[in-house]
Amino acid sequence: MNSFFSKIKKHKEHNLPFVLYSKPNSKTFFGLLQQNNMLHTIADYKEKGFVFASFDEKQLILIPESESEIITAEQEESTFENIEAENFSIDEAAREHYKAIVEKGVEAIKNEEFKKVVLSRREEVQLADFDFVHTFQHLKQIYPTTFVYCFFHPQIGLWMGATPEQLLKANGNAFETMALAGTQKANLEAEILWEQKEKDEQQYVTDFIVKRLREVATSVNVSEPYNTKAGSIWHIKTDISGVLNPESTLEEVIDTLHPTPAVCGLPKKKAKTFIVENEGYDRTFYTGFLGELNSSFASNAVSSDLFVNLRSMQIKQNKAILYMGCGITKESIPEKEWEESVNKSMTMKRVLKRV
Ligand SMILES: C=C(O[C@@H]1C=C(C(=O)O)C=C[C@H]1O)C(=O)O
Repeated sequence: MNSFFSKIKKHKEHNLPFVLYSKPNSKTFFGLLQQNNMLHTIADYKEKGFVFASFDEKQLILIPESESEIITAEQEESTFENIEAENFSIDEAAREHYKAIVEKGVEAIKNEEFKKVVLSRREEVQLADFDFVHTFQHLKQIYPTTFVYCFFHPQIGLWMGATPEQLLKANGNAFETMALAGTQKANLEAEILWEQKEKDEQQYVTDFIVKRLREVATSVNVSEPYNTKAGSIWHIKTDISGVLNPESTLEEVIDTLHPTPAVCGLPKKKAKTFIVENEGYDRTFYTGFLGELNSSFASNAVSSDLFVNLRSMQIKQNKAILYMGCGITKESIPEKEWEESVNKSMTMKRVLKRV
């Protein structure tokens, strides 16, 4: 375990690309240590390795299996100091800006320009003695049901996250995905009840994914929606699985799904245009996707296991840039969406020591 992390730390000191990750509900850690500093990219999704893709898919970075040393370790019991995330001061200007774009989104939906849009924001946190290994282990400890990762490339930077959302799992022709939406803070005493707005929003996501998958699949199975917890946040989730047409390629399936209405909106193109014109920053890798491409280091099978890059942050010298977004529909109340984004930011703030 210690030699696993010290090897990765040394690799980072040499400024070489790597990814460190652990799958949901698994105690195994994987490291892919690229043995040179080249920037590899995806051309047709037939490559093998770990993909790190931006929201706009203009940057499709690959850590190739053939150029990497692959190392694993099992999680050991460790305890990390709990960081009080709740007492963060609120940035009033950020709040007003976010509420204004949500308001604008709601107006556009009322004017029937589109049905749903996911609007996000970013927030900077000044860090005290940041250690990526420590932060990775802490994330894994408090969010064991998520996909936890740390990605580094000297030309891309350092990204970390703990995402609850699968984009696609494909093994031969069999695939699995999910529709995730609706957000509420976990409350010990309260029973989880959803408003119609949240149920509708999650149903849009399911309908879109199922409709699109039927174009590339011979069968699609859909579960009933159920409640699922990621850290201290509840979501509504539907499991979707099936069998792809023999002639469908992985590239087609990814293009069909990404970006889902869970991170972009509906209809996709109009929502995306609204995002680009109004969010006021470039999402880069937030709400992109990442994971094993045509290689499963856990089972030796040729399969892909991809996740949506949510509850994530970029680390720069002594600061972290956190990213969080909310699904906006015609019933959205700007103040509530702001609070939801604050709750989502806690996922990362809980593992960050601040100055
Ligand atoms: C966009 C994010 O989350 C997405 C939006 C959700 C929502 O609108 O309720 C819920 C889960 C995710 O699909 C994020 O966490 O940044």
